[in-house]
Amino acid sequence: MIRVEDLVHRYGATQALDGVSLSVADGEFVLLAGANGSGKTTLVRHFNGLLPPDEGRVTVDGRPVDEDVVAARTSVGMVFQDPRDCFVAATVGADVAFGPENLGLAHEEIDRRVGEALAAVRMDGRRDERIDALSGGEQARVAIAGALAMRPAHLVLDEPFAGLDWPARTAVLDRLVALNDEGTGVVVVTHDLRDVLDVADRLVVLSAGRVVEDGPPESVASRLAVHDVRPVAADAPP
Ligand SMILES: Nc1ncnc2c1ncn2[C@@H]1O[C@H](COP(=O)(O)OP(=O)(O)OP(=O)(O)O)[C@@H](O)[C@H]1O
Repeated sequence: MIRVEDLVHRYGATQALDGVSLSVADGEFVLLAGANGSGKTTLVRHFNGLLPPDEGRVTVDGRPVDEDVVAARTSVGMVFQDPRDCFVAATVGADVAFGPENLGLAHEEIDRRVGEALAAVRMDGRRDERIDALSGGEQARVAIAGALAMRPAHLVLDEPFAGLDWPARTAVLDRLVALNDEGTGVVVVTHDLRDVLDVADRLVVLSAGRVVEDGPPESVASRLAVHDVRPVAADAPP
């Protein structure tokens, strides 16, 4: 369980989060939407201690994130907007192995986790390929595998569909749905709500650093225009 209570975050004079309270249960599939600059990225960066709260608190499974960042990062896997920001190695297998290696796991366990994570994103058998030779959709799936190799309870993805063509987007979404069916919680920050509304449990909308909607996707979606949110990004592929 990720629990955010009265969270305030400031960047200098900019108040990016203005008292956000939100809980994400294990196994939930949550969409986080909102206009540009509403605070979505800032909020999810608090889920695993990438940013410290100015006020309020964030706990994962009851433990304050800022007191046990390692536990939070093991429980909450983060995939950033540009998958290239996630990579630390040149080849697929070496990159996905990086997290488990840092946990100090035995070689056989690392190998098993890399195999499972790559299979979960349908990239098995491609460990030795160079990441920079992969398509954007394949890179997105390797970035997800890197997070999965830590066996997180929650997978948080910031704009996972940005820059992907429709088949690649569908492949990534299919993988997220399958992972969620197997029990992994999924939190997706997105400007593009096509298809995902049907698979999510909840749609949370931020506006000016506050939660302004939180409920079943079909009912919240009917009120998106009120918050200046379009269900499809202006630059999304058809
Ligand atoms: N590193 C930073 N330094 C200063 N201000 C920042 C920084 N990051 C974000 N902000 C500001 O904080 C506010 C919230 O930004 P944030 O990126 O969290 O919103 P967002 O909803 O994810 O936006 P977008 O949809 O455009 O990615 C914005 O006003 C933004 O300009």
